Amino acid sequence: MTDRQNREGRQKPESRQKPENRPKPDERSKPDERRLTAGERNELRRQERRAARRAEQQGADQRGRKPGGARGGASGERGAAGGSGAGSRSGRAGGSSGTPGARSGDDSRARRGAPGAGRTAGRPDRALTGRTEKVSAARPEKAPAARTETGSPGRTGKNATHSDPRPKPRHKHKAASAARRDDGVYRAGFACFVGRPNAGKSTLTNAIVGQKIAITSNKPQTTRHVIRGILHRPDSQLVLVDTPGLHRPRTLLGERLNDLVREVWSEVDVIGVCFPADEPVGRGDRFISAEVGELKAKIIAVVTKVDLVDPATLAERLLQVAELYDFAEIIPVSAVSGHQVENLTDVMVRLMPESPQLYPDDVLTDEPEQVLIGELIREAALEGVRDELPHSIAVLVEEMMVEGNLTKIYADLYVERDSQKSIVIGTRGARLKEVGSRARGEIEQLLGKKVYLDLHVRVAKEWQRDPKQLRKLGF
Ligand SMILES: Nc1nc2c(ncn2[C@@H]2O[C@H](COP(=O)(O)OP(=O)(O)OP(=O)(O)O)[C@@H](O)[C@H]2O)c(=O)[nH]1
Repeated sequence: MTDRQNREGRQKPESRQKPENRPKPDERSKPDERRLTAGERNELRRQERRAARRAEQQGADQRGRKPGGARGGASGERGAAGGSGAGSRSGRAGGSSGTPGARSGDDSRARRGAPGAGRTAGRPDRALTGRTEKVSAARPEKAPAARTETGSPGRTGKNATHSDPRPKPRHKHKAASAARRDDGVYRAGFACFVGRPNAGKSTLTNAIVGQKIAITSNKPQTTRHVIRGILHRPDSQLVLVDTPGLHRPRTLLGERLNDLVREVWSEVDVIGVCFPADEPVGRGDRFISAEVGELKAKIIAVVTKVDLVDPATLAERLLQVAELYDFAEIIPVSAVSGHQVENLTDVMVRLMPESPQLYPDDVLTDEPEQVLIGELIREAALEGVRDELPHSIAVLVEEMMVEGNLTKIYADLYVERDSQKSIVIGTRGARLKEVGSRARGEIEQLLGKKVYLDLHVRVAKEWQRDPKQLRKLGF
């Protein structure tokens, strides 16, 4: 983090700027930059980044690699050409984005195979990095419906990945290297947790996958993206799809998220309905149980957060849940203490169909890295803000550049109103600085590299209701 976070550093050219996006005088902190207009500064930085990218690409070419091989980046021109949905910024962001050609074929085929993938495919292509490209290339080759028809010869398993020339993705699971048991039935499939907002779905998904792939917070409706986390076992593969909580939509964003949730529900093999142990079963729980009861998936109940209640309350909650619906199983768990998480995983695996492996052994998530990073920034920004502000925050990672062991990340944090912008920035930028350092720590953990994070707060008026803005933000 630098003092650039405390001011309106990276600006659109003045002619295209809305008044609220123009830097205030006190936000222009560097004396030497004060002589330049925001548009000039912006252009200067763009040129610097282009030069850095060119130099890097030349270095890669000289070492006989494909352009941008170290991080899979393409030239600015190619990136820009493939930056669909990126609107006016496609050119700029395309410079560091993945190779459009590499994604277009296989990835779209694979995306069709994963629940919720159709919708999230609307994410801007430019958001992909080299690493992401590797990871996303590993999406399942087959649609879930085709799994049972395919015999083992067609597996995308260990043998297949050995000869796979693609570089290995970095998100690795601790069980990934375990040898597969060839004597038993191999099971693989998709599962998701549903339930009211804040029921603990994302925390549980992370606990099962063994790494933080979904962000969590105590604010309802934190989850906005469909994130797939993959658990590898010698005899099975469990793909957990973390979805937003179903809620009464008040905005276009809310409607889109609900559609997305229903789409995932209709495609997964197992659904775990989550009931927080510390709250009585209510109307929302009844509604959700009735909705999922109509689906083809096997339905289990998961009573979450059992560490928060005494045995008597837990017993009462289990009874309430049992009366609600004829669940295949009812399992009390605590994602925080780990109580019964293994047992829950076993149950879900048992309910999976016989199937070839869906993802290569060492892929933990197929989520584009830039989306994960954006989510970590959003999670940090949610900390300590109240009222409606959490819903108004969105994050878009604009650029990522790898320089040796340092990854430079340029991200925009969107709010809906000027007043919200002041809250997010805080007095003399103190809050934004805090958000940046918290997010940076998490991102460094994810990437295993040092991170330079440049955060920039922008106002996108009423973005939750604006189809164009929603598209730009990846919804
Ligand atoms: N004590 C305790 N807290 C938990 C547990 N699981 C989740 N939480 C907390 O409950 C809050 C909500 O958890 P999330 O995992 O974000 O809930 P969610 O259902 O994904 O929420 P939405 O994204 O709003 O749908 C967070 O503050 C978690 O830390 C648990 O097992 N025990």
